[in-house]
Amino acid sequence: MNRFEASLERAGYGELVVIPQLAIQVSGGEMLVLLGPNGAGKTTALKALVGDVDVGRRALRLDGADLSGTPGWRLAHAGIAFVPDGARCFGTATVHENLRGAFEATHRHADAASRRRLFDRAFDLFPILRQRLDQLAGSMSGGQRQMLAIARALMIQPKVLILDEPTAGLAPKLVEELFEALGRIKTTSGCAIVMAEQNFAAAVSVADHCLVLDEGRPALAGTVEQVRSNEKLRVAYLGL
Ligand SMILES: Nc1ncnc2c1ncn2[C@@H]1O[C@H](COP(=O)(O)OP(=O)(O)OP(=O)(O)O)[C@@H](O)[C@H]1O
Repeated sequence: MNRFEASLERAGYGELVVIPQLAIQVSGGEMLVLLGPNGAGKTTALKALVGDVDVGRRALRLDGADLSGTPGWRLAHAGIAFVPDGARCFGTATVHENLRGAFEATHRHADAASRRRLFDRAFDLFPILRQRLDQLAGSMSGGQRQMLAIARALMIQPKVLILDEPTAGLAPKLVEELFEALGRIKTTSGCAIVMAEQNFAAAVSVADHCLVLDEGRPALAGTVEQVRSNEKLRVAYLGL
């Protein structure tokens, strides 16, 4: 089973330290949701994990292998996929080109059968992508682009999938659909998922562990069940 462990010290922007210290652990088939209000440091923490912001120290271990020295651009090859916020894809390329590009970036020598299998899996999770194969990604709705962004990440067959607020700005029906797909990814691919999210009420349907950030510091950590069943914690940190 995949086991992902990471710790960060002094993550931020130049002189500004947003995250003084943070450690996370998540196993394959599980999801850790990173919660907290606007500006709590969720995005900064995720970007620091994948080498997109300055860090004083970053330690990463995946299945016992030390990836601390691996530069951000090599992490996808090591099995760590990052889906940043904003449903980013190549807007002037079609859905098919977006998926093919992601596949070829990490599987240059893969055979047609494994390519077919990965594409089918993406279409199984997000059937709309099959219907829109020749559509330019930039002309799709925000929700569809978010599905494409996640499908692109899955093309590398990640062991760890890191997502930054994938449901931001989406209608409730789409949020539900996306979380349902993430739940399937979690249980069927054995992938470990780390996701920043503002909406705890929605995230509990699929997350196993939660970590609440408050001004860059871990304020609460535990299983979703522990937090949900403790009224004091729920009200204090999650406003539920
Ligand atoms: N590029 C940047 N340069 C300088 N400061 C930044 C930058 N990006 C974010 N910050 C600051 O870092 C702090 C944490 O922001 P961050 O975006 O990580 O929080 P967040 O919890 O993800 O919030 P949100 O839910 O609004 O995305 C904030 O004070 C923010 O102003």
